[in-house]
Amino acid sequence: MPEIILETKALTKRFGGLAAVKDVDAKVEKGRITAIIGPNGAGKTTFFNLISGTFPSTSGELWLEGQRVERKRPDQMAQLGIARTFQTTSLFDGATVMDNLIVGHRLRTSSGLMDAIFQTSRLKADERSCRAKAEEALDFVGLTHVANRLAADVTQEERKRIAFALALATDPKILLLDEPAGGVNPEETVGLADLIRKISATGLTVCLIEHKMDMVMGLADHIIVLDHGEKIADGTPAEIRANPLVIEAYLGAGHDAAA
Ligand SMILES: Nc1ncnc2c1ncn2[C@@H]1O[C@H](COP(=O)(O)OP(=O)(O)OP(=O)(O)O)[C@@H](O)[C@H]1O
Repeated sequence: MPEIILETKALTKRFGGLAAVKDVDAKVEKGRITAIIGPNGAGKTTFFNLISGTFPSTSGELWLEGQRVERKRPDQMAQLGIARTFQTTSLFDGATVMDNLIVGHRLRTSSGLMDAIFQTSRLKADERSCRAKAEEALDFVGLTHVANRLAADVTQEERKRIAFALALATDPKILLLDEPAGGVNPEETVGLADLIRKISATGLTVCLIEHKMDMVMGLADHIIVLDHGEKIADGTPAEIRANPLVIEAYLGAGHDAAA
């Protein structure tokens, strides 16, 4: 049996009268790729927000490596090894890709925002090792050739790779990717899937939200399906593809995700 790194038990988040996530029991296996799928508004991003501590849950339990963590703040969850990317990546467009990584790395690790902005002596002293880390991260995500380009001038696919590099800079245990292939073309989607496989091959646990079903089915070891905040299925890609509830709610004809 694979080791479970993260588990939710009846995890629930209400916004007023709406249960965006409702009684979700889910398990994430260590070192594997888990995909969260479901129609628009199913609660996928809210589920990520609960796991990363962005929102406190209304009720239920969240366990990370055997520890109850549902009351932790985002910075505490980051310390415990949860890193995430967002649907859109905010970068300093007037700075180079390399500088974005150096500053982003500082923001996500020991020095605070003020250090990063005002270039304190602590930051300057660390800058060389930061630069080395940034170079290493850029090389890993295949972006060495754009290191000196302004962030404003990179493609959407390169922005996605930069987001991965920023998240990896914290040496996380679990990487949460929110629509890692959103807004990129089919060829670039294949390239990003390869990068996610490469990240997974280092032993990192990856969770992703994605609407592109070809990518999800080819990439995920395990899929969790949400609909109206509830988990309606989980299993291997083959099991999910054949599940009547999932076909009805999401994969069937007439739904965008069928493509
Ligand atoms: N901060 C919030 N305040 C109030 N309602 C919210 C908030 N965040 C999400 N919701 C609601 O919770 C439900 C689930 O939204 P969520 O963004 O988690 O879905 P999703 O599955 O990620 O959708 P999509 O695929 O469109 O990104 C929606 O009805 C949404 O309007």
